[in-house]
Amino acid sequence: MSVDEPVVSLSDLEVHFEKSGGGLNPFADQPTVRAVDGVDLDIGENDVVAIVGESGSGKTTLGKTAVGLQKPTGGSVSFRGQDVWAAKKWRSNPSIPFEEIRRSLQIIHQDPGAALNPNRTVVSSLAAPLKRWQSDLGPEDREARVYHFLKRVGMSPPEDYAHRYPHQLSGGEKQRVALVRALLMNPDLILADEAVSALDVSLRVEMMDLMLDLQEEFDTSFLFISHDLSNARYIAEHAGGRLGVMYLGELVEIGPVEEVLRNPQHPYTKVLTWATPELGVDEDAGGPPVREIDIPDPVNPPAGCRFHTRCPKATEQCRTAAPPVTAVDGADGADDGAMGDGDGTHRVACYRATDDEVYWESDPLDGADLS
Ligand SMILES: Nc1ncnc2c1ncn2[C@@H]1O[C@H](COP(=O)(O)OP(=O)(O)OP(=O)(O)O)[C@@H](O)[C@H]1O
Repeated sequence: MSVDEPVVSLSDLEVHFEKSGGGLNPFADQPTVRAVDGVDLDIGENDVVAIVGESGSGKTTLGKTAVGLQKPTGGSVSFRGQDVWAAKKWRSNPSIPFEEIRRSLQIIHQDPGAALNPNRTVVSSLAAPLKRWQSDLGPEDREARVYHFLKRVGMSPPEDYAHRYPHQLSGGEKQRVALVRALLMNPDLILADEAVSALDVSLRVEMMDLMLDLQEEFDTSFLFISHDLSNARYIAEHAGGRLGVMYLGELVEIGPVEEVLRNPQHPYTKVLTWATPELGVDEDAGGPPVREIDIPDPVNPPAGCRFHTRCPKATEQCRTAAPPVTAVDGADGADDGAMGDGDGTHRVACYRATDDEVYWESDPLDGADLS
């Protein structure tokens, strides 16, 4: 293990699911859902990465795999250089034990209610993991710590909340309790999966501001996942972080948030910015900049570039071969880095960012226009 290792590193990550219920024939091949394919992503110390993409693009699967809750079917996920799943193997003698990795990687869900035991009070729910992970703390110290954190997330006075059951809390309060539960573990990375999507619009910014304050205060990294570009942008912009765009299981563009939004390169990123009115890019637009509205089935994703069936700039080349990862504004586009390297480079997987003659000289697909 080296101190320079990213907190979490995903390398050529693949998560495929066998889809159950393949009809009445037990001998028929089960269809495979390619939820995540070939994703590289490094998350460093104090790093904030926001991932955006349509429903079904694989964001949750990617996030869960990054925090060790989902086993990949290919590629690897490592925590500070230690392969997470190798650490779980019996007698593997890892440099970091699996339990330690799991403690360091915490999650808050869209529905915090589901993650809280309905039969336990707030203080009992929050003290239980502390008892496990910090066995040196006595009951009074545990309670004091829980109260301290409740106060810190604005649940004050904490005595008023500590003995309530989840059904006696509002959605925003439950989400604060979930945040406390994650923070009590002193995590290195928190996965916030659609963590503000279910809240009233008026509460979202308040919750995101709280997460940003706590991220800074506790030196925790955040992987923030949302289908909503305005939320992803808010978090990444305020934390000086990166914005990554997923499409059908692949990371198609990533970079410092202001660069990706000022100069989006992937036609799919442009669709997302078009659909986000406050980015002010839709003045002259009629419909969305796609040839096809429907998203293909992740069981059978398109060959070549997966976006080619909808892309207004696609040519025969896009249908044939997947585009290379290219650094945007690189000296000559040449770049050895992987898509989500922690070096902060703006990268994209699209022929339009290259000078590949085969793309520029091949025929546009029906309805596409290269200009
Ligand atoms: N356990 C599972 N078994 C089978 N298929 C799954 C499983 N989990 C996810 N999938 C499928 O994998 C694909 C990606 O799902 P995922 O939930 O990661 O996407 P998402 O971008 O987070 O979307 P959403 O915001 O709707 O949750 C979807 O087609 C989904 O149906």
